[in-house]
Amino acid sequence: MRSPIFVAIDTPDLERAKAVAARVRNHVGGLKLGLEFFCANGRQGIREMADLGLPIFLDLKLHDIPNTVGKAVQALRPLEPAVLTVHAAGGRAMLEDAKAAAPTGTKVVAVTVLTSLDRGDLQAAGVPSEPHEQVERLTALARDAGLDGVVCSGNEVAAARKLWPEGFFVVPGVRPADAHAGDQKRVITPRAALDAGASILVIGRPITQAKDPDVAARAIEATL
Ligand SMILES: O=c1ccn([C@@H]2O[C@H](COP(=O)(O)O)[C@@H](O)[C@H]2O)c(=O)[nH]1
Repeated sequence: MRSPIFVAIDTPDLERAKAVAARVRNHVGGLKLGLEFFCANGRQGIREMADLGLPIFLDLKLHDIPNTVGKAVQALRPLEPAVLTVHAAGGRAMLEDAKAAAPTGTKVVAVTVLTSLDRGDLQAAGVPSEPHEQVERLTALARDAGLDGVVCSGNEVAAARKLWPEGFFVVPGVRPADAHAGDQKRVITPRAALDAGASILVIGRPITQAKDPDVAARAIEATL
């Protein structure tokens, strides 16, 4: 069975991205490429990474008016990513237009509450809810808009899956027991995230910043 780990390759440097991906390719299930990589390397960069033969998770977290997001997803269609992200806070019409514009084989998933945010951050942004309440609210919205799943932290994934048993659940903010959380505020270990109902795990720095990314990926895989 393919590994549930998607390694987040967060670098603007195409050659470094390829080198890290080549090192870890036998111990991960896919490559997650985000804004940092896309802004520097565009669609051609994504194609070159796809040539490595692993599924591509395009984490652009699109968030705009429905027409703009729909057109952006249309422009991404030729890349046929395995997974594509949008922000649930963009609203139902935006989510519906994103899904309608995506290739049939692409899972369109909605980011609920970023794993770098806690209750205080939500309050400061005018959302008077606990993260888990907001995740549940936005999970129901994504489900009702016809998306494939959501992105949430491992602390909320069990509750989100209860609302949407057949949904696809992406969990970032994943840290092995001894790893540094950095800017992530809602973190969980890889094993606990899977036990709670994650479909896939997004893991970046604990692998990519390790002295040997391949050894780090293997060590995480061994805990699953
Ligand atoms: O809520 C979210 C949504 C996306 N991410 C992305 O996942 C990786 C995490 O990287 P680490 O180095 O393992 O912290 C990164 O690319 C984020 O953009 C997230 O962290 N939280």
